[in-house]
Amino acid sequence: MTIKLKCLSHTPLRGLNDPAPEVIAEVDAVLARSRADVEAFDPELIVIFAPDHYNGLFYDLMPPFVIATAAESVGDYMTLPGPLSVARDLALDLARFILDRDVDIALSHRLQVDHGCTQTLEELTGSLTRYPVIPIIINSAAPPFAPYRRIRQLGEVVGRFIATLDKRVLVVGTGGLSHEPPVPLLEGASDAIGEFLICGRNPTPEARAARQERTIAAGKIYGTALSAQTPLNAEWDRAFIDLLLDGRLDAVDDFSIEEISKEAGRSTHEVRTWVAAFAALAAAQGGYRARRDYYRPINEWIAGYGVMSAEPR
Ligand SMILES: O=C(O)CCc1cccc(O)c1O
Ligand SMILES: [Fe+2]
Repeated sequence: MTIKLKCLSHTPLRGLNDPAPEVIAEVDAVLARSRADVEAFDPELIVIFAPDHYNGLFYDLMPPFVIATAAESVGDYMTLPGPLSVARDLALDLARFILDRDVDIALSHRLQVDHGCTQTLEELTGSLTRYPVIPIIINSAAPPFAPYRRIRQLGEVVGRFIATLDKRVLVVGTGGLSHEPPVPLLEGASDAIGEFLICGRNPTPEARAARQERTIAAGKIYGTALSAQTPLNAEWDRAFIDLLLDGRLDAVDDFSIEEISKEAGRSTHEVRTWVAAFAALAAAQGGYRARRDYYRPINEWIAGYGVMSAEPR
């Protein structure tokens, strides 16, 4: 087995509510380098830990995590629609492996995924079908959440599975860092929003367009006094990146979900995907060497925007 890791923020506002041209150019350059790394590594499998934003998963049956043997992109915002090339049999093997090692995971034989999974896949590989992929969705938007230590444990078990494969495997985490887009909460929601959060699958094109316009409008005022959303927290982001650089993964066991929501925004919990990815890498081969490729808080994109790479030491 050979293993590499990439963790990236995502933002559906890329191309829809852009920052200054210099910032776009920086991000384009770091994404181009990341994609070239992936092309050179030529993975035989990508395991992607991703969140969902009420596109595939709803409160009618909300799993803490789910592994997919087949997945289709809903094509929200500017993302590609259509099927992902999921490694079906390997995903099933992984599901069995995880369950056998005392971590419960839900299984989907037909999962809808959104920009939280597909944007990064496209940025890193150019399409949704370039390499065989196993999507593992970690609930990061719909409380209550499993604690961070549980995410670390999930990642470790996935890493132990990867270690049994005779393949080049790319582990990906996507989301974060600090941010709080206007994603509704069930607690205190109106009947209409509550209904959407419980069973809002396959919205009309009009509903999808309205959601996109709401997000763009939120991006235009994010980080100003006009915004009701928790602002970016670069200090929190830098400390989290340092924790990963130093290999102090057990520190996440002390993470308080409530505190992170308050200090850095509710969607910061998408960093759960980074925790799982780094834990997988650490468990697959012992220690790792990590690199911070990029960080910048970008209000226009509602994103503490970071990119990290890592590989075994
Ligand atoms: O759920 C939605 O439609 C909005 C999602 C969203 C918005 C801004 C930055 C993000 O990272 C993000 O995921
Ligand atoms: Fe997101």
